[in-house]
Amino acid sequence: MNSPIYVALDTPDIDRAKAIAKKVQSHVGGIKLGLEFFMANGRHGVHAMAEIGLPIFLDLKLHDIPNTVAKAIQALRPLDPAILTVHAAGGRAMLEDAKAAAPTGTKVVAVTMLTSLDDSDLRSVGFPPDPHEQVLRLADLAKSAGVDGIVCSGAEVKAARKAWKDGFFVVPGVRPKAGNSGDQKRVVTPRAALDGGASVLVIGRPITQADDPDQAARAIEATL
Ligand SMILES: O=c1ccn([C@@H]2O[C@H](COP(=O)(O)O)[C@@H](O)[C@H]2O)c(=O)[nH]1
Repeated sequence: MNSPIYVALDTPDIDRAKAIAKKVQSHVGGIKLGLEFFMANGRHGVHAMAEIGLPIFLDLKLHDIPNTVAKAIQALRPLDPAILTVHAAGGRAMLEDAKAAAPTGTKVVAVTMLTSLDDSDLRSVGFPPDPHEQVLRLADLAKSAGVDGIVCSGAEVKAARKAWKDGFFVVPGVRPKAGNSGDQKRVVTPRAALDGGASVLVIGRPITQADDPDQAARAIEATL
């Protein structure tokens, strides 16, 4: 069975990204490239990473008016990513148009509430301070708009999966050990995220900043 781990290669340095990907490739199911990598290396960089042979998750978290997001996704079509993110808060029309613009094989997943936010952050931007409620509301919108799934934390994935049995659930904010969460606020272990119903676990720094990324990825995989 393929590993559910997508390693987040958050670096502008393409040689470093390639070196880590090659080290961990037998313990991960795919590579996640986000804004830092894409801003530095663009489409050429994505093509270069795809040569390693693992599925590519393009985590660009698109959030704009429907026409702009649809045109941006059309421009990304030649990259044919396995997974692509947009923000659920962009609204129903944006989600519908994003899905329609994506290649057939690309899973379009909607970010609900960033794992770096907690209830006080929600309150500060004017939302009711309940991450659970916020995630489930946006999951419902994403489902009805026809995208493939959502990004949420491991704290919400069980309830979201219950309401959307065949949804595709991406869970970042995953930490194998307590105490090193960095900027992540809604954190669970890889095992707990999978038990809750995650389809994919996004893991970055616990692997990429380890002295031995291969050993770190292997150790996480052994807990799954
Ligand atoms: O809610 C979200 C959505 C995306 N991310 C991304 O996942 C990785 C997590 O990296 P770590 O180093 O394991 O914290 C990163 O690329 C984020 O942009 C997220 O963390 N939360």
